Amino acid sequence: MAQLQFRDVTLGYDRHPAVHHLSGEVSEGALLAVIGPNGAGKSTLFRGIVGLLKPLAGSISAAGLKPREIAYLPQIADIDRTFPISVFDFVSTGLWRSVGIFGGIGAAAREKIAQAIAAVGLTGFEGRGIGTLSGGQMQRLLFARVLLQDARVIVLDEPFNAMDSKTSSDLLQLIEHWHGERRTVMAALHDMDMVRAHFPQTLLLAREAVAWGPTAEVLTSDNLAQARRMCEAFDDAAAPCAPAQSSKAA
Ligand SMILES: Nc1ncnc2c1ncn2[C@@H]1O[C@H](COP(=O)(O)OP(=O)(O)OP(=O)(O)O)[C@@H](O)[C@H]1O
Repeated sequence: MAQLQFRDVTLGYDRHPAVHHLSGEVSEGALLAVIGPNGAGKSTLFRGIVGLLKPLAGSISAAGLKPREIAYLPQIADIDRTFPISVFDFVSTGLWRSVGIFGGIGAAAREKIAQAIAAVGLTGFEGRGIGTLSGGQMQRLLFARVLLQDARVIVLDEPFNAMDSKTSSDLLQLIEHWHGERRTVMAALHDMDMVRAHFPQTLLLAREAVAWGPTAEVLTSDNLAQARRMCEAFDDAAAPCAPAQSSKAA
């Protein structure tokens, strides 16, 4: 069954397409790597999936799930780490979906938060401000929040950025655990060895899909070279979609 469906979707900023004419679907329970050169549109696609960006044209549907029911791990660079919030409180925002922003956190919820913090190896850091964490600790923190969200679809934007090998292998185990639970997991990645070893499906993006399918078939040198060429040739200031496409705007 399709968990996510893209129908000729175009996403962009200030009416300039950044990802365009993407069609396809992600099956329920898939473990999908999204790869492509810098600026290929991976983060843009993820922002579209979680509802932070509204399509300029076409549509994305998530089998009836609301965007807030999809767990999202943004790139660390997108997080304001000067915001004065503790590790515990930050992780607890993963429960907003079930308790609401103004819902109280009871003993059971506190226990769940403590378990999520323990699962990523951050026990003892509960009272620390997020601004004091190292990059790898911050990445673990983001995983704890996703863990707590208990979502059917999990979207991870460069989850292994600036991470030592112990931290990446711990967090990779978490991803494999989610996959074992038949959750749908998508991750934007740059490490091709990791993609080959752990991700059965891959979408190679270069503003549009260059290839999408079993990882070994997607990761060919021809496809990767084509993706590089397409990204270099893409005009960031391109006009909005042609009228035929923009008339389908959601
Ligand atoms: N907030 C924004 N406003 C305007 N343009 C943006 C914004 N975010 C991204 N872009 C542009 O959209 C295009 C796609 O960027 P995106 O961040 O989606 O790529 P990416 O594949 O995630 O790249 P990377 O691997 O470098 O993280 C780029 O040309 C980028 O400059």
